[in-house]
Amino acid sequence: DKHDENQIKKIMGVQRQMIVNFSKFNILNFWPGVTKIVLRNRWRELFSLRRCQEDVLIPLIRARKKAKEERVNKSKEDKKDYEDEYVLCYVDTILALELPEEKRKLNEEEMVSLCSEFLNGGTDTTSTALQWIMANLVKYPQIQEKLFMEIKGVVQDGEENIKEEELQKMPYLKAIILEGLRRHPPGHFVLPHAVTEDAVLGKYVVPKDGTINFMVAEMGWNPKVWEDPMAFKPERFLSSGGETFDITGSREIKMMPFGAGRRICPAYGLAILHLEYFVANLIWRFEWKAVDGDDVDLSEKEEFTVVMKNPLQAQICPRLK
Ligand code: HEM
Repeated sequence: DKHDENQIKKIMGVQRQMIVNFSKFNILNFWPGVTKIVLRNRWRELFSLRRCQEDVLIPLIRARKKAKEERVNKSKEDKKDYEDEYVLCYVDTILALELPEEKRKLNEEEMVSLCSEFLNGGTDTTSTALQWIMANLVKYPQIQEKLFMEIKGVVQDGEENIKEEELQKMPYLKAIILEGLRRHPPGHFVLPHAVTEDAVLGKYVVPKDGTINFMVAEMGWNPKVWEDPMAFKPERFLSSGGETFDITGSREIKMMPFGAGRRICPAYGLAILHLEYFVANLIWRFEWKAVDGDDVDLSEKEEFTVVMKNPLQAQICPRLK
């Protein structure tokens, strides 16, 4: 559905509040019985924000449900199938979902949680990764120049937008995206996982229902695996045999910015494509330079993802005549 600017701003507003307060609210999870007493105000704040989120998202979910019912009725009346003219969206898929064990549909509150997860999981991660990558291209102009020359070799002069097929002919671009995700993974941990029964891992027993997580950033910075790990060197991903790096970790795990195994990010392919598309077009259209006398500061700050403490500032000059 096409939402108006005002509605989009409202969605952004509530989602942004959830993101910036993520760590503050996450603490409430550790010992809810105790935090409900000692951090009462924080719980109140969380519930109030959650109500705002429901006020914004539930009407949109209901509107989609109504549209579907109207379509079904119309197609019965007209004896015509309108499904082909219809673009399926995420909300349609969760409206149709039925929990197999409980044999019931999702309620509106559960749908709000899923929409919120999907919106944050699909936007904040990619935009954070994009900012880190662009910051490195501003900090290291020789890498930016090498990428521009690669793009110039593939794209016709004067062509405004780089096409998806053209991205596949740019190995250095791919290497830059992978190096960005290794050096600055948006999430320094994956989502919390739990074991369903006692499990032995190395010398340790992980008890049933125990929460476990993985040090994603540390893995990508391991000096036993990566040479000069804190340096930004896309060349490390340019293999001589032309074999692409396996980001899913199905052969070996050298880094896991999208997690690994059954719960790997379902959108890792889309995310990499988005990053390739944005970076290639931003560099093709503009030259990016540091603001006079300013060295790009790569200090980190933890929000929902690990973002630039001092957001990237750059001068951009159009390249296309
Ligand atoms: C650079 C961009 C992205 C990064 C670094 C990233 C990273 C991750 C990570 C680390 C996880 C957790 C994996 C685990 O728990 O083992 C995850 C899960 C998830 N991601 Fe992404 N993600 C990105 C983009 C996206 C996009 C574009 C979408 C949706 C359009 C998305 C949707 C999801 C969803 C729904 C989950 C939860 C899957 C589950 O619980 O099984 N992500 N992502």
